[in-house]
Amino acid sequence: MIDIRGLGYFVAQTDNLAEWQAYAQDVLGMMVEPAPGGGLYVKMDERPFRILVVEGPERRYLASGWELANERAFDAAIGVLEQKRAKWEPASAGLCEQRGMQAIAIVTDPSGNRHELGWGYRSDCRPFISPQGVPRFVTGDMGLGHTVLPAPHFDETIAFHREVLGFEVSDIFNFQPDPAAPAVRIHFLHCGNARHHSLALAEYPVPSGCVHVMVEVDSMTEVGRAHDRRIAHDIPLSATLGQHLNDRMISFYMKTPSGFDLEYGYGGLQVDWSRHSAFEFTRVSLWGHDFSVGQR
Ligand SMILES: Cc1ccc(O)c(O)c1CC[C@@H]1C(=O)CC[C@]2(C)C(=O)CC[C@@H]12
Ligand SMILES: [Fe+2]
Repeated sequence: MIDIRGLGYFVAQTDNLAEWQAYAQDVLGMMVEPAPGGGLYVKMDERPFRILVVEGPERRYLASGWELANERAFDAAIGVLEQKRAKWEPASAGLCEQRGMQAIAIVTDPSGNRHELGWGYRSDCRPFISPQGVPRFVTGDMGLGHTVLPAPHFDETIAFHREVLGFEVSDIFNFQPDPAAPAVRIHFLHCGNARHHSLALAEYPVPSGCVHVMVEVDSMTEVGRAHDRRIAHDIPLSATLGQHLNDRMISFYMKTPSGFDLEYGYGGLQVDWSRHSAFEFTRVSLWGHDFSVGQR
């Protein structure tokens, strides 16, 4: 079984790096620096980056970077990919250099999402000093947050993530916006850390390649302050402030310059998986989270 530690980084693409730079610094409260080999490093903790923004024709999400513990775990992962006959490709030296990893195996899931499995992140451990005074993002061994990816080929994609990549289901939501239409499934998945979910798969296509990415701060004040900056910089709101039922996260959703949403949250559950029972929840949120604002 592949033993993923957490979401190490993700890669977004844009035709306007300056816009992402301003968004990262002024709205998210993160640091930026040019990336080796082109693009932008967006820094939210001691690591050189957690978000890599690269230049390209369309605004979209490109890849999720999943962290493996060490070279032994990486070699074992390759073994699993081979044994399960999953197509994989080693990343070039240039790509590893830009991602700051020792080695990366690239896989594509049955819905076309790109995943980079890597080990040995490179870090100078410079402190995170937010340009907006955000004290800290909740990262560390829980990874940078979570990503929600489109999975129109749902059954195959869930099977791939469970059987090949080693994720397990935290809980399940059957989303039925239209009572006349069949529900779309959203499954929330965890890996080798306490974060309630590092990945969720949603049974519908998304042109930008991602439903949303979530980053977490360690106080409610910081969610409110981020929301003030969103307003000040005219960033469209995708869902109002609310609290999720399953992971108890208090968050709001807004657009990123790459066309997918970003969830800015506080207070997500940390789960002891040996005591958890997966369940089906029947409401998006305990309160708030009006997604209809994003449709307007
Ligand atoms: C339901 C839920 C639990 C925990 C989360 O971190 C979380 O992001 C969600 C919401 C999932 C989902 C979404 O992101 C896209 C818009 C969706 C489909 C809705 O309109 C309701 C549920 C939403
Ligand atoms: Fe989320």
